Amino acid sequence: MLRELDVTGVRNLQACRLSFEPGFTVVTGANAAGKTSVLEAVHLLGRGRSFRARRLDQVIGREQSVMRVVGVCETTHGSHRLGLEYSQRQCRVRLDGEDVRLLSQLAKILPVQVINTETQRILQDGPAGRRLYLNWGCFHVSMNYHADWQRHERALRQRNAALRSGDGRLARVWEGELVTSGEAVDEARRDLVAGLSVALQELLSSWMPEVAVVVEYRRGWRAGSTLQECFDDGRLRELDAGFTLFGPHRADLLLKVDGVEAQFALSRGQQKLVAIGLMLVQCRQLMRSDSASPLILVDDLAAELDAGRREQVAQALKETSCQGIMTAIEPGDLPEGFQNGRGYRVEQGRVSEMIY
Ligand SMILES: Nc1ncnc2c1ncn2[C@@H]1O[C@H](COP(=O)(O)OP(=O)(O)OP(=O)(O)O)[C@@H](O)[C@H]1O
Repeated sequence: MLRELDVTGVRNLQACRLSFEPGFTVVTGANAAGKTSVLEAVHLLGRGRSFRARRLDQVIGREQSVMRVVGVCETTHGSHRLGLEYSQRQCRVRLDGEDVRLLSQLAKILPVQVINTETQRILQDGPAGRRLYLNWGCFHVSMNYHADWQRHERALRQRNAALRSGDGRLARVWEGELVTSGEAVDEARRDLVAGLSVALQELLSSWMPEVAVVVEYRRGWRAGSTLQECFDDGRLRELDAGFTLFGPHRADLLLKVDGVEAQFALSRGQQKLVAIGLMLVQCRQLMRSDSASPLILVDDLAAELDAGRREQVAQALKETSCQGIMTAIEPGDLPEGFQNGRGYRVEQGRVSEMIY
């Protein structure tokens, strides 16, 4: 869990130190006070990037020369100090006093998941976001996943370069590596999806019994054929295209209602529920796997959800037993069960502790 957070130079926030307990901490404040910026600071620490800006130079406070987020996390292996510093267009990541090259080292210690007004884009945008979702879950629950995925990415880059230059013989050299790493990635994803689809259907049927959402995993190559068979049959087409047409980099996770994709079959509120459901069942899966305990950042839960659904989601959030941070404009806007306790109030970038 995240125990402490020091924030300097993030958007409009004044330098502050926050401390967290298990369970949910609430952050309230008027529009533009800086609530989302607090969540963003936590996200920077866990993922090395913002969830609402592409580049860190959009997140560093105007007129600030340094942006720094430092956190203390407790894991089953002890306490860790994580840090991210951005200055003069350079980003430096630290773990327990040492520079680290790979953001995945932070992500292992502080898995962060976001629920906000963009969450339903996982249904509406292309498959890349859904693959990220699969990758996030597999990264945390499956030991070798990250290494297999990286192996696949490397071999894919090399094979694509060979295909682009029209060298079929060189393309073939990379296929063995693509097949072994690709099949390993697929196996981990299949296990993950098998675990989460039943849980998702159960959760969604309690939130919206009027519709039945079905999860369909597509692995990225023809059903009934091996990946090698797809390469053998399709190499000429791939040489034409100049890139690899088969493999886990083409996978997708479809959510359907009566055979129609959820984004076309459901209302916006229903889509939001499906997307939140996806996040929550994955967090539960991580909690059960004992590999990591996710921190859930919930921004503006009220948007597009009626009061009844909001309460159901809030209840499910509590039941995950995950640590989380939830924003609201006023404490009275918070769902039941979130209104009592310690939290923070943000006013024009100034963060102060509050008892609600
Ligand atoms: N790089 C930046 N430097 C300084 N201030 C910034 C920067 N980027 C955005 N801001 C300002 O930071 C403030 C805080 O924005 P934030 O989105 O965190 O507010 P919020 O409390 O979540 O608001 P809302 O309830 O409207 O979503 C806004 O006034 C915004 O204009």
